[in-house]
Amino acid sequence: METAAPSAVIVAIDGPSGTGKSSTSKAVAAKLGLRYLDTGAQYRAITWWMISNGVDTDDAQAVAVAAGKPSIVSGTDPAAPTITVDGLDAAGPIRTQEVTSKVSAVSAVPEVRTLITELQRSIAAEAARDADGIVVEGRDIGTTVLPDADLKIFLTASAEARAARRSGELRGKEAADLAATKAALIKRDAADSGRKTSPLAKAGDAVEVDTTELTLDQVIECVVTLVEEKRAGRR
Ligand SMILES: Nc1ncnc2c1ncn2[C@@H]1O[C@H](COP(=O)(O)OP(=O)(O)O)[C@@H](O)[C@H]1O
Ligand SMILES: Nc1ccn([C@@H]2O[C@H](COP(=O)(O)OP(=O)(O)O)[C@@H](O)[C@H]2O)c(=O)n1
Repeated sequence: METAAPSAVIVAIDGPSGTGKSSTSKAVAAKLGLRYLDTGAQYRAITWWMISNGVDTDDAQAVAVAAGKPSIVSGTDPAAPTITVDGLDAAGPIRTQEVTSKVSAVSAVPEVRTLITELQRSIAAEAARDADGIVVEGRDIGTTVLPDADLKIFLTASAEARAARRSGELRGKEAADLAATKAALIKRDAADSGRKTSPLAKAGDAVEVDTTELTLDQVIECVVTLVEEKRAGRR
């Protein structure tokens, strides 16, 4: 029988785009010696595969039929997270504007969610068994993927702050102005929150942290403290 390491801790971090999930989760996992899983990268990876293979991402049935074809593998070292699709490094291609604009449609398809959720649960189970635990970040981790997580965090921030953070990242690459970034972000949030299957939502037992006025270091510190309190309570 598979048993978790006695001290293993499972942390779920959810929230909309630009609230700081990836940066916070990676740093917290690195500080505490936990593994790290970016579930958004997995949805981006399957979207990239659909685009590369000529599947119309607005055709939910075509996406459902193809969903099982790509093999998506996530590396969970927080110092160097990786993502491959059919053995190809997908870290760069999954961050293009094209993938970003199509990922909400693909991730709303129930067959896609079933497959990716299974993958996420197996990665979390392995981290609980073979390591000290994992920080998993996404949209539905606390509500659906890992409802029994030891700690659930829901990050929020104003749309203005999130758009400013995102357009800061894009500058010099695919330069988008602040208003366009904000509009695209609000549109994606609405699609992610409004879908039928496993929408973006705060779990009833999640701790909400508004990051609008906090520095990244303050958010990391806050989450590290919450994880340490959780661990101490179980000793
Ligand atoms: N509290 C914060 N204050 C300022 N910038 C932040 C903060 N948290 C994250 N950032 C920056 O905002 C951008 C988006 O953060 P990221 O962690 O990718 O968010 P998410 O995973 O929620 O989309 C990154 O460039 C990151 O460095
Ligand atoms: N657990 C998750 C994670 C991401 N997603 C989808 O994947 C997209 C990309 O997620 P992401 O975390 O990479 O997005 P950003 O926060 O980086 O903008 C989201 O907009 C959702 O459509 C999801 O449906 N469920």
